[in-house]
Amino acid sequence: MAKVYYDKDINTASLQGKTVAIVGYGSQGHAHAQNLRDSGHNVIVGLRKGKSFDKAKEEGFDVRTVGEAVKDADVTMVLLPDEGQPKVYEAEIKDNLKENSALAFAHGFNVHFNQIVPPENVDVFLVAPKGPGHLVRRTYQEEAGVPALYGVFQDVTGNASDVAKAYAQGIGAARAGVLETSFQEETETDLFGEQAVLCGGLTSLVKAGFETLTEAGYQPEVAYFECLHELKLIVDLMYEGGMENMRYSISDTAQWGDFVSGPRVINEETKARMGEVLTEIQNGQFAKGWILENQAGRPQYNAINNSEYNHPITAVGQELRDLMPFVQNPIR
Ligand SMILES: NC(=O)C1=CN([C@@H]2O[C@H](COP(=O)(O)OP(=O)(O)OC[C@H]3O[C@@H](n4cnc5c(N)ncnc54)[C@H](OP(=O)(O)O)[C@@H]3O)[C@@H](O)[C@H]2O)C=CC1
Ligand SMILES: CC(=O)[C@](C)(O)C(=O)O
Repeated sequence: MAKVYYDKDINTASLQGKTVAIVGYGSQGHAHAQNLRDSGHNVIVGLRKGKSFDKAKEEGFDVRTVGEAVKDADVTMVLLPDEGQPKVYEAEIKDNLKENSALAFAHGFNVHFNQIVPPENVDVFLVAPKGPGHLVRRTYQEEAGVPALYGVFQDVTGNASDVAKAYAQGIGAARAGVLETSFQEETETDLFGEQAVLCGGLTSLVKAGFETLTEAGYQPEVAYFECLHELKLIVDLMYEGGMENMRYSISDTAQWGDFVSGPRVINEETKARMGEVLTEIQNGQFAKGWILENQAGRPQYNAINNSEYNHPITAVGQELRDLMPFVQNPIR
């Protein structure tokens, strides 16, 4: 089994006394900044004027322009949208990086696909939480954490790996586990997971189930409870103890259905499609399409986003969640 690092394995001194510039204050940025600050590290934030700038100031951070923050940083963590990073890197980050400082990312996309080519006089590393930023913060506050991958692309100081692990510890990841990877492995597996299993796979599965039930005449509320709300409860059991833990808790009827019907829905044909998705990630076809979509102003992205928001499951879900005070408030 690969070496997984925990708090006891990591020397936090590798980051102590260093100034960390968090560039971006969104899902990941706000979590990294607040967790690192709570872990005793010196954090500044680099942003443009606007909503995030105001929010970061309200939350007590020393907020500067991106260039000004990078100039004083020993570690610059780029937590901008992937599609926006190259432009900001060229205009405000590249020429302000201190020699022997570190340039860091939470996803390897732009370095792996050569959209950002780092200078030769800085360390370059990755600390990629394996979970949404808002839960990186929420779990930290709950004395827990989200696991993270770390990787070193360039090590001019000889300390890149130690600084990366100390950074991962600072955001709480070492409470859950920190595992070494490469920019290629993190990029390709993260893109695959979010497309074919997690976000893309799950939303497609939930919508198909919801539509199958409602089109057969069942109540949308029943379909919502069965296909979306209960999904969390089932996955929670898998999160806590694997599939065997979930199967222990469900009925034998459900377990038999799991065994005989599940593979009729998700099967070797599905795996073949997954293989195609992975190949298009590995050969750069997905990355090229995403870069071109953004260069064109996101026409398809916006059209699909609007259509998805108008799916019948959205309205019934909002109505039911409003009546459940215990459901965590939406993150916006
Ligand atoms: N979302 C997630 O949970 C995960 C994300 N990642 C990675 O983390 C990185 C950040 O993603 P994410 O947190 O989702 O990003 P978000 O879209 O949530 O946040 C982006 C932040 O960048 C700021 N920003 C955007 N453009 C500029 C600019 N030109 N100059 C200065 N600031 C700017 C935004 O501020 P403004 O208010 O001004 O728009 C905002 O604060 C990405 O590489 C992503 O792949 C990795 C793991 C999980
Ligand atoms: C939360 C996470 O890790 C994702 C789905 O890969 C992302 O938001 O980029």
